[in-house]
Amino acid sequence: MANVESAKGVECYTVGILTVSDTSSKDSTKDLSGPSLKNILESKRVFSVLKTKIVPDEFDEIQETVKQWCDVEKLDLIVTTGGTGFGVRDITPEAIQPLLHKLCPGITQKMVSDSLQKTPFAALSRPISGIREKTIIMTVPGSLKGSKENAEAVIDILPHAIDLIRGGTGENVHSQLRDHQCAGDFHHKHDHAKNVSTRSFLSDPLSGPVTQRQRKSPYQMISVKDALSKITEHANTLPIITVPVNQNLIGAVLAENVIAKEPVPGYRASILDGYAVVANDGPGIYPVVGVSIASGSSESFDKELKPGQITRITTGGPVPPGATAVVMVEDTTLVRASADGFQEMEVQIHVQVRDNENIREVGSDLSVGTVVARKDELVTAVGGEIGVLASVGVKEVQVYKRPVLGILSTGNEVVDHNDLSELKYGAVRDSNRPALLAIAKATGFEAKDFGIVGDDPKEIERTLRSALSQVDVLVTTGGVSMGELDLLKPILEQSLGAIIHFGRVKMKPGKPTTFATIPGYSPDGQEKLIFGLPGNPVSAVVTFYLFVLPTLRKISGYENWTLPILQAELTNDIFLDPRPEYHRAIISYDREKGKLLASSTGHQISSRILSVRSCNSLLILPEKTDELTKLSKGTTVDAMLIGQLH
Ligand SMILES: Nc1nc2c(c(=O)[nH]1)N[C@H]1C(S)=C(S)[C@@H](COP(=O)(O)OP(=O)(O)OC[C@H]3O[C@@H](n4cnc5c(N)ncnc54)[C@H](O)[C@@H]3O)O[C@H]1N2
Ligand code: MOO
Ligand SMILES: [Mg+2]
Repeated sequence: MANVESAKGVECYTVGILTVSDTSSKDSTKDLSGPSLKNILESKRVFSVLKTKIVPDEFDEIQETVKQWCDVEKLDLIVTTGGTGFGVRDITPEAIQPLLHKLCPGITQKMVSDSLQKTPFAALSRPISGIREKTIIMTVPGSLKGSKENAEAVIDILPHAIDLIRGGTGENVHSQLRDHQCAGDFHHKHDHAKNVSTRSFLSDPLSGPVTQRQRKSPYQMISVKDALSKITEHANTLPIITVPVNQNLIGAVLAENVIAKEPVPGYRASILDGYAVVANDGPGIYPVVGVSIASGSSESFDKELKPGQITRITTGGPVPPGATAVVMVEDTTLVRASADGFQEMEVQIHVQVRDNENIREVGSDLSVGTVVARKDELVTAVGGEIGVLASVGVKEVQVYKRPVLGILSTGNEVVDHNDLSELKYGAVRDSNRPALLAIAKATGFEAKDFGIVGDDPKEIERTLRSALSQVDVLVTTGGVSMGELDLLKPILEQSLGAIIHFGRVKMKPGKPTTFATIPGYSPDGQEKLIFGLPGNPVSAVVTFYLFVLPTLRKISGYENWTLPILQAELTNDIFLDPRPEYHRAIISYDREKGKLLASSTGHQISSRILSVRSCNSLLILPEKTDELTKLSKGTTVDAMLIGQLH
């Protein structure tokens, strides 16, 4: 952003003040700490408050604002007020923490220790402070007194800190602060892009000192349940489109009730091959006065049949007016043929038929106006829905758009599985992409293959941007854990402006699974959903079933978008892991026992893709506790069905 000048015509540090409060977000007059902080900061004259905003205690809203102010507005300082306490809704530090690239524990400590000297209740505030790119972010309490004390505790050191972040020595700031004014020669840069970064992790990850990497993941480890509910919040049904009725409908969900436009049958049709008769005539010898063949032409059968006459008819042939039943050919004999031997002239009927016998009346299978398919119903191949729609003259239907999925592998060591050259030392064949493309196909979703990208930030960013412009959901594998070349999360956040909703999940395998969205990325305003799955082959497959597939089903409009969970009895002991485990197993129905049995696929390390082979279920095992360290053979466990039952 452009440099800002103070009232005295001197460049100042730009500030945003974000009030986080459910109450103030509904009534801004309730916000006392926001305006007070503005006064405190601006009284120092080196600060210029350019942005103020009030948001409710909502994770995403806090993050979106802070990211906008850091990444787009490029403010020097953001002070949030509120949401730092122990209340149920207090989540400001949790929302801010994942956005920080560096922590500033000294600033936090100074705020807390100054406040503690005034009241022991300061211990009930949980402030956090840190740096995102070149913006300092600090969170102060929501109370007027607390926010003031915290801000005043650090206000004098902030300009110095900002100066250092910009690569300066801090000398200028020291002298300015001594005089408490913005001197005419005081000049520092605000433009992030123009400044020399002390260590730009993204511009050159290899040269950045590994010594400065984060040694603890900044991402809170959340439960699978919480992860799924965060996904659910963003997995919205895709737009409604109109499509023709054909086999491409398989897997689509209808967005409208479909009404039969035509009756089935559309005419009185014979059920058998034989003779249309007047039932009252009874058995006897009758002249054959016409022929009705299922031909789609109305030539022969529009002539009314009179008592004492019969018409030859085929299955599906239109029953002539006047005829009240059909006698099957097996219950008749030929009495007289034409002279040339080609026509039946007289036939003997041997049986008595009832009125309407062997006739399908108009609309008797399906009448006009019947709802033949329901809104939100899944069109399957096995269910015959497409046949039903076709039979009643429905040519187009409204469905929810089917998602397009993108699949991308990452990693310098990863090579295409079809690469003919001998595998180099340290290289690994890409098994994730072929496996995930196959699962997408088997589960009925279109997937685009975006190949393999190396651990190069620019390349990753370029590939992600290109992929995101073509898909609704993007799945990457690799690069989401703690290694210095695990770049996906910072690239998503810093370069693509994504919001990371979770970056670690308490599960095995799949701990570093990441879910992010980019609001307003596509022209239609639809959020892009991004899953950064772990690189380990088993982790990638398991997390695809657990998180990606349900998401694809949900945004396609499936009513039952979660995968079915059955119960099965263990055929072997299983030792539990400290994380809840999704154990690969084969479940099969035992006719004698009348129940499903589950047998483990063996050693479950997340690199061993063989543990996925022929597996049709994921056993949902609880985490290990002091009391429960293993599940014994014979225990009944929940099993998520991911394949066919054997
Ligand atoms: N210090 C820590 N290290 C690790 C942690 C941790 O919490 N702290 N988590 C571990 C867990 S759990 C997993 S899972 C992995 C996930 O790692 P990444 O997602 O960062 O993936 P990479 O490091 O890129 O690769 C991991 C592993 O998988 C192989 N790989 C990657 N892509 C493919 C592919 N397309 N096909 C086949 N194999 C692939 C790669 O060569 C590595 O061996 O992190 C642990 N580390
Ligand atoms: O989550 Mo990792 O998949 O345990 O190996
Ligand atoms: Mg890694």
